[in-house]
Amino acid sequence: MSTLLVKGGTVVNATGTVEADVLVDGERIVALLAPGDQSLGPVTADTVIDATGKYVIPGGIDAHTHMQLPFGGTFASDTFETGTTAAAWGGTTSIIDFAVQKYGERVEDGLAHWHELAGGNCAVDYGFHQIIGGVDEESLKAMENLVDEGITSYKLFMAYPGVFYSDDAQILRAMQKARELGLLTMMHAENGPAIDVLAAQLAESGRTAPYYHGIARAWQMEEEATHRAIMLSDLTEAPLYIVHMSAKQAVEQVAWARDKGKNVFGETCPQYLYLSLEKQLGARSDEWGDFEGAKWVCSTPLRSEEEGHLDAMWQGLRTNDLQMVSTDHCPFCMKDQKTLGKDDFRAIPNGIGSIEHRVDLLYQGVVDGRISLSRWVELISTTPARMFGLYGRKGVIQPGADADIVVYDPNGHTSIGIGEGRTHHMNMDHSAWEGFEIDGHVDVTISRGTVLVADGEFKGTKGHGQFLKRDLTQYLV
Ligand SMILES: NC(=O)NCCC(=O)O
Ligand SMILES: [Zn+2]
Ligand SMILES: [Zn+2]
Repeated sequence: MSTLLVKGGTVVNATGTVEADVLVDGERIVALLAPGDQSLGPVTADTVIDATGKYVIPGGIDAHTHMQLPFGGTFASDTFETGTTAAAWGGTTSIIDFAVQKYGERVEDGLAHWHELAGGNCAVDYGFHQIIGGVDEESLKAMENLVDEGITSYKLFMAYPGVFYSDDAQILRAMQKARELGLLTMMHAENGPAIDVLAAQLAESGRTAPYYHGIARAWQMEEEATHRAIMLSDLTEAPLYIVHMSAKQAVEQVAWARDKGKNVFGETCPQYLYLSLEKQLGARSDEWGDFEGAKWVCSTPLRSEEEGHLDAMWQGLRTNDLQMVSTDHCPFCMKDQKTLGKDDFRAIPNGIGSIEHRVDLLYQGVVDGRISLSRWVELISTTPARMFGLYGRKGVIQPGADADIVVYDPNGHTSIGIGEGRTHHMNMDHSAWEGFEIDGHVDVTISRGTVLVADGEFKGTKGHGQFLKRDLTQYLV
């Protein structure tokens, strides 16, 4: 087994910072050595990485991605290979993707298919949540096998009627089963049937541009569904995790529930921290003309900055009313994919690609004085590990943990996009983040002791990534 030494950097964990060299033997961290520590004698290693003046942090964990998701008559444009390669470029060393069961399909088949798509194709480690897109006797029974498969969380949708939607009776039954099994219920909380009525009214009155996606999916739809999910979770005593939150009123619901001692958690995404209904979804300024806003059609939608939704997300992260930031990475190209909805926003596939940028975009929050350095690490790595049964193995730089290590340069710079002098590696013909400038840079990404990115080059391989069987968690964090 080969050894590796990350030398001279500042190790940042969620608990604080320390000047230390990190010694890796094979796939694991074996020691943190303070400057001048001679307890192991002179330390040499097969590979030495100089981290002087840089942060040494646990690899990012993106707990919400959708590689190859079937949606709106097409598929998310990143494969497990392209998406996890982009993840590595951006300092993310583990993802948790969503295996899909659609109504009328068997859960086991959906899961087996997801293993086929991901197995041997990932550059970084990967786990799965299970989407239950049709709650019935058979799928409820199939949920009983998930824990043995290393899948300890599943997602339901209060949105997308006729696609993944569950009604309240189905949600109640699934939560009862989840409570029995110890699974975490992840909820897409938007009132789908009411949204569909509003969307139809807008489209029928000629308001078909992407902007109206945001109008139809009003914040009241998110607040109401969030509250309903919380009450069903309270009744069934099933822990609840609300995904991709963007409405300040919905975050208030989560805060209220947590203040009452309920096991409720909230996730937001970089797009809801930085992008808005006014600036992006309503954009009309490039080759796509009135349709440019389609780049930012996602659900929940981008919301009004003027109404304070973006600030509320940052505040939620500071007060821990929101615990998680995942990307909800679900990229679609403009050509042939987003353009399916050229004449009607309802046909635009929903999703934004960000897997490569989460670590950087949150670091910019440190630079801008919105979150602390340790909170950054907690958000990009430690909390996802704790929330999803990976902590100890992942989410921390300490002896015994997997050597998933990122060397981050606070004096570096990252220009995001596809234009001249900018970079991204996701399989997209545009960037939802074009023009974003980050005052920091991912220099080196290491996964289980293997260098994936260094010297501005990708050195990893598809197939390096292993399936993460996850443990049950108590959700009393
Ligand atoms: N969020 C989104 O717009 N697309 C992915 C599917 C989902 O998470 O709802
Ligand atoms: Zn969703
Ligand atoms: Zn999603």
